[in-house]
Amino acid sequence: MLRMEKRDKLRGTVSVPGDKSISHRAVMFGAVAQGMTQVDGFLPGADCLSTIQCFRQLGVNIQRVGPTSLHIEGRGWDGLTEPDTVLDVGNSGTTIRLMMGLLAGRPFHTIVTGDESIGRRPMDRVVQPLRLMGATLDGRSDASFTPLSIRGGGLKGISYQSPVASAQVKSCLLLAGLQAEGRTQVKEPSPSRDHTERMLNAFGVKVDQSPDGVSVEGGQVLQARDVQVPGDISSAAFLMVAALITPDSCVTIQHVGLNPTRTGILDILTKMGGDIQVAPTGEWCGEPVGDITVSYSALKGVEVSGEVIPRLIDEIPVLAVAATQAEGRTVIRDAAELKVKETDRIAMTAGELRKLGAQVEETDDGMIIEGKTALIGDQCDSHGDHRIGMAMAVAGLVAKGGVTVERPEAIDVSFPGFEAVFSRLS
Ligand SMILES: O=C(O)C1=C[C@@H](OP(=O)(O)O)[C@@H](O)[C@H](O)C1
Ligand SMILES: C=C(OP(=O)(O)O)C(=O)O
Repeated sequence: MLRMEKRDKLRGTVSVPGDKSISHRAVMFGAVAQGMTQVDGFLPGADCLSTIQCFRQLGVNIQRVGPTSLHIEGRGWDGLTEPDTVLDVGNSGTTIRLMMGLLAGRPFHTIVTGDESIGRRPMDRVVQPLRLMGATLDGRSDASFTPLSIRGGGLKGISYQSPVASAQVKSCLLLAGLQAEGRTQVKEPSPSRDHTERMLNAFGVKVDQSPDGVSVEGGQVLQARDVQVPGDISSAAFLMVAALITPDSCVTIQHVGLNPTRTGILDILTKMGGDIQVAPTGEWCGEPVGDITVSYSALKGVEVSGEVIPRLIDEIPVLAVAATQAEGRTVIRDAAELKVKETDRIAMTAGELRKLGAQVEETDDGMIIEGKTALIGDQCDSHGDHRIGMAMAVAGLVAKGGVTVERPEAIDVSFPGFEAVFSRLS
């Protein structure tokens, strides 16, 4: 159980663990690059550890040389070897979908599976386009769900209009495309996070952007390079909302990734009236980085919809917590993707917040939240979803009597040390 007591203030300067999306990509790109990649600031969360384990099973030597540092001996595209056991991605959607793109180009057989949550998440969104490129895939419900088997090789480039704005789909196809004959192009309804494009560039790969989408020419080789991973803005979001809703708070979060495809949460919290100062400090491996200072603010309800949704998709559970403390109505739309994350995050966020007395209505593609509500502490459940567990813990900071979170171990998926960071704020 995790206990979060009501606090009268949160003050101090902290940092958050490395960005999860960038940490996954550093391992995968390092694995297929030529030469040695050193990664610093790596997120040692359960999801990224699953990625390391899968690539070790594919024959890659990955050494943990410090708590957040890795050495990866790149093997080039042709150096990956057929694994002799099933690859287990645990809880990580990013691991399975990006790795499928890499494996689609490899002329061997792999079986990939994950935990119960992964077993419910749609894989047809990558399986269908990979089949169009020529990969052979099979699995439950015509390979819509894990366990999946893949036999790759002999790919041809395609031009693909993705029905969803998903960096996992886009990245999967670009990684397959680099091993395909000709050009592979992906267009999406609105821009998703572009860490793959930026890191491929940093590894010497040419990625083209045009109004028709993002594309790569097959046959390009990745050159190893060192990667410094910025703090994860999705983890920082829990601290930002905590500081905004807890009276008398002022919290600075250092070295946070500020990639514009991820900063929707800064835009929306500012629109809600939040006092948020951003001080850019540099660029790490093509990713802008800076310090974020957040002070307690009187928030107001807003509408959240359209192109900002993919730019804050993982922050919506904690944004809903902020909305319970904002005056007026917050409407979140266009976020049906939340239903196919680790849990149905619309149902889980609404259900858990209602336990604390919040007024939250679920809709088909989001939520309607009426504020401001005085929350009353209770026992909440992470439902095995890290972001739900952390969002409810943040709600505990303002709930009378605090909040107890059941199944808090899920938090280790993306934010090991979550509780310790909060105890450092006085
Ligand atoms: O590419 C990535 O690293 C991620 C993309 C997003 O998923 P989708 O691509 O399914 O939107 C996000 O929710 C996930 O936490 C990480
Ligand atoms: C959805 C998430 O991750 P993934 O898709 O990698 O499981 C997340 O971290 O919120």
